[in-house]
Amino acid sequence: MAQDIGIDLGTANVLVSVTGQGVVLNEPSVVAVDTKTNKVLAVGKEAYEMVGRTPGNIKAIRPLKDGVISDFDVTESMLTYFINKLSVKGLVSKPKVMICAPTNITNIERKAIIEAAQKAVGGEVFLEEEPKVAAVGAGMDIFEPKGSMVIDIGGGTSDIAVVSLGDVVASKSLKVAGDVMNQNIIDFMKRNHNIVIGEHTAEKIKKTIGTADMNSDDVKEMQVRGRDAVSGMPISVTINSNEIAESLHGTIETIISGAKSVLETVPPELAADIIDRGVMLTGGGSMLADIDSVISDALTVPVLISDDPLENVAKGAGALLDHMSENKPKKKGFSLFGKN
Ligand SMILES: Nc1ncnc2c1ncn2[C@@H]1O[C@H](COP(=O)(O)OP(=O)(O)OP(=O)(O)O)[C@@H](O)[C@H]1O
Repeated sequence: MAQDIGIDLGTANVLVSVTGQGVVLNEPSVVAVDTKTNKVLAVGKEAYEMVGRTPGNIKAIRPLKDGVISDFDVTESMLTYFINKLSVKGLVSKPKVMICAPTNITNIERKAIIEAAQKAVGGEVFLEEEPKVAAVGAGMDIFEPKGSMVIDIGGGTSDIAVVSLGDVVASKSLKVAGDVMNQNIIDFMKRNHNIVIGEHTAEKIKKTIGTADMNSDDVKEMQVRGRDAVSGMPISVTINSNEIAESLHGTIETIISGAKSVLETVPPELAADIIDRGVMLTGGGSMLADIDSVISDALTVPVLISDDPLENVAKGAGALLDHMSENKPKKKGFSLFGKN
């Protein structure tokens, strides 16, 4: 049996699933490049450790920053490196590959991703829409004639979609997600505590005491080290979770208004389904504490967080590939776009 491959080409993480094995690779979407020679020095976890710590001639690049492919050559090298790591190239039967990329990539980028995957694996390559695949990975039956709503909060983008009969009925992709939350924290710390912190520290703060709830009674504290913005010397300050909620407020509001605008455009029957079935949150950003209750209060619908939010897209891609391999007659509305 061919081992088909599902790839979540995310702006923060790349995950790869193989049929029958589940998720086999999960690494940050980071590449370290020597700027003098343009040589790739490290990819994934090893390159991530270099972020903010590299000497002048080494640059740790996030080639998919802000939900778009900002550096295509580096994206291609990264994809090739990860696929080669799986050593699937020598398989007798060529695998099918399903890649989920940011929703707002151009046709040229779409084609180039397909070519990069074909070069690395040699099989048939499909591109799919991220929120739809995330919904499948979260266990939703998207082929039913019922509305399912998913909000996939990743690193670079928050993708909001209502899916019915296997197709996206209404959607919106916002360039506001986990990376912007980190930047909100960096800006807040500088503005309110005169302390300069890096991306890694902001990420740690978000995961340790971050919350979407500005009115939480459960106030947590954390000590943060960084550089004094005035003297340039290392300093340490204590911050609390209410402050982080305040810094993230604008970003959470943007995601909520995006979700409201999607809900406003769906036919009333589908909107009624969503009131019954609720909204599914997927992606790493949905692990921010209290984000489910804050979104639920704002949309006045139930909100659920999927199991393993970081793995939904990779698992969903695997499930859709299984669906294709089983050779079942295609259910109405099951369409794959971007097949080369
Ligand atoms: N416990 C947590 N609390 C808040 N945010 C978190 C948590 N764990 C992970 N994240 C955030 O989740 C984001 C990564 O999520 P994910 O891997 O789903 O994104 P991606 O698929 O790479 O990005 P995109 O969907 O934009 O392409 C990062 O911004 C990370 O900081």
